Amino acid sequence: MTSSFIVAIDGPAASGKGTLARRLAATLGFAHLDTGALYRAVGLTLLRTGHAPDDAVAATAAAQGLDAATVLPLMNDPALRQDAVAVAASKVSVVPEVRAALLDFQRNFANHPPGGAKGAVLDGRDVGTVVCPDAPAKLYVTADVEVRARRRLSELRNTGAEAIYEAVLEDMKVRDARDSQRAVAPLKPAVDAFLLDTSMMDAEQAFVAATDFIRSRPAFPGFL
Ligand SMILES: Nc1ncnc2c1ncn2[C@@H]1O[C@H](COP(=O)(O)OP(=O)(O)OP(=O)(O)O)[C@@H](O)[C@H]1O
Ligand SMILES: Nc1ccn([C@@H]2O[C@H](COP(=O)(O)O)[C@@H](O)[C@H]2O)c(=O)n1
Repeated sequence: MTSSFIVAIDGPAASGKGTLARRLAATLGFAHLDTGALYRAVGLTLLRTGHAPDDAVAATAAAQGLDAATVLPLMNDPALRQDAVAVAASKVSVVPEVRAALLDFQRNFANHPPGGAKGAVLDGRDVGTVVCPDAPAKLYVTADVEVRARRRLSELRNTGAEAIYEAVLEDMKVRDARDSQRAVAPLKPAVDAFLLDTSMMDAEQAFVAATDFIRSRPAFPGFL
């Protein structure tokens, strides 16, 4: 059976979309897919096999080689969260063949959520615009780039990594530009997305605003 209970969440790095997506999925009893992890898995595969992240041929082969059996163990690999892997992910994600190779996996997850879940929450950059354009609830989560850089800085420092604010900010600006200026499936809000600017919100306030929006959608009767 195909599920139509899909929540699509997009937005730039460290806007809080993953935090929100995980909590919404837990609250709704839906499955959650962090689509960025798929691009990170491709980037990590290239780094581990000694390929440059902008090697489009190797990136395409790595993306085409990913399936549920290879992706799931990688999803729990702490290396996936490294900044070098985020940069590699953003480089492989400009390759149209890489995006095409990952599309079926994402759509299949959304339409047939695993574990008997009634619906799915997916977060990424193009979920509401390309992966699930018919999703009945779309959110675009954003925040000022300086706010996002401070969030990422504390996240990195909490893991014991040494990080400098100016470098994190610069990396974030470069990644934002690459993600929003690429030719295929650029980062942008879907025309029918609910815009959620979390610059002045904590995670709790963002969750309340998101649940208010989802509750207002006729396609989600009685879920919240
Ligand atoms: N509304 C918020 N206010 C303050 N901090 C937040 C908020 N939402 C999330 N955070 C924190 O900011 C950091 C980044 O959040 P999160 O990982 O959810 O962002 P993201 O958009 O999924 O990033 P990425 O695309 O890079 O994976 C985390 O440390 C998280 O705890
Ligand atoms: N739907 C998506 C999701 C991610 N990307 C690319 O992957 C990079 C890493 O994503 P995170 O969410 O883990 O930060 C991101 O910068 C994008 O380049 C994508 O293209 N589409």
